[in-house]
Amino acid sequence: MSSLSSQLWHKLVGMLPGEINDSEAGWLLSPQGHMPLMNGRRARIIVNRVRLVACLFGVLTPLWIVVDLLALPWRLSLQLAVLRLIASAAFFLLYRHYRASATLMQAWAGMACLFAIPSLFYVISHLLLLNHNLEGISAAIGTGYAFLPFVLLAGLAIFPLSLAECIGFAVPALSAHLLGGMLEWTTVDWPSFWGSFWLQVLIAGVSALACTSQLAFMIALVQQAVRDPLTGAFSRRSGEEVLELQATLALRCQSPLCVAFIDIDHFKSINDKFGHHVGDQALKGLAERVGGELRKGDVLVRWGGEEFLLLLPNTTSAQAMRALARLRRCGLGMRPDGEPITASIGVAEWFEDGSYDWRQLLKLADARMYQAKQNGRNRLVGRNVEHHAWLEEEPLLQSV
Ligand SMILES: Nc1nc2c(ncn2[C@@H]2O[C@H](COP(=O)(O)OP(=O)(O)OP(=O)(O)O)[C@@H](O)[C@H]2O)c(=O)[nH]1
Repeated sequence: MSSLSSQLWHKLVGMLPGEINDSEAGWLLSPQGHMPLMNGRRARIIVNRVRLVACLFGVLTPLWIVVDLLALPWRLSLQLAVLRLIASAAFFLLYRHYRASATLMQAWAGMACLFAIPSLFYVISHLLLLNHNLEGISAAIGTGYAFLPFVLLAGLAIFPLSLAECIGFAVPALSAHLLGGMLEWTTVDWPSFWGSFWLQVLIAGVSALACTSQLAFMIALVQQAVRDPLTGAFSRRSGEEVLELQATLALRCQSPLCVAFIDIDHFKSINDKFGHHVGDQALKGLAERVGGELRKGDVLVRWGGEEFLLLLPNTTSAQAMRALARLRRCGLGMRPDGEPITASIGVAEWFEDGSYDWRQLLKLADARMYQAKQNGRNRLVGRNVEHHAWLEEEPLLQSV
């Protein structure tokens, strides 16, 4: 990034809610790079809101038929009534079709349908109204139909979306307005048409601000909820969610998934000899060291007091052993008495170990970790290998 654009970026980031840090600010621009856990939670919120709005519109849309029947010519009001009933049925179908367990892709599809129904309604009702020369109260009621794109664009504001997603949803709504103008090309009052178009662009801008602010708060909340406050690693609850997600992905893509169960050796003695606070610092230091060695996509979870879980997606057990050997070279930190911190580690891989669910995979890694403890601690146990002398330069591998 050039220095000018970097300065501009920092100024912009400075205006964001304080809960968002520099590295997370890019997530407000596009959904690329959002962690799967975040996508899952966002999908749930989006689908819930799509269903809420679909239900509301499903009820409200046919109610206006009474007003049309009283104020508009018979034929036109009947045509509009049919259109309203179709739109209402489509809203209810949308409400019934989506479930909170949807993926982000399905949530986007739900939003697209929610926006497509009124956009189509707007264009068709516009065509019907064009064929009538309405006057007085009828003209006023007919003008009301022109406000639909404004309602749509303002409605965007209730969704937690990135800027790119907002643009993706606002452009079709703005296009519906443009299409409306082109349909009455010869008769349209162009200055007021462009005036109202400009107003819609402004509303879309304000909605985008509301969407990204919601997203910013959501990112901050998710980060707080998913992290263990002491070590910054994922909490156990969110770790379980990530595991479930990664297991589904591994199965779908037939890609390997490794887990390493890490238990610090003789951790109690640090607490007992030097106090709980020193123990806390040792845990924090270990999480920082392990975190610093991880690949993008790897996840460190604090599973319990001094137990950590390392999730290595797209990694075979041989690759996991190499990654853990790298960790070995870097060390896990020092105990206050000057001795290195060591750990007993059990490794299991989804396909090689024939797991049928993530709990079983975890159980296996846990059992191997216990085996490492029983065999003398400070070692790494995998399916067919035991790698001990954690701190030796060359690993010693042996069958178990
Ligand atoms: N400082 C600190 N200690 C914790 C925390 N959570 C758990 N512990 C301590 O971790 C220690 C775990 O002790 P043990 O389960 O006996 O394990 P260990 O001493 O590491 O022994 P081995 O695992 O058999 O090598 C206990 O003393 C817990 O109180 C924490 O958040 N901070």
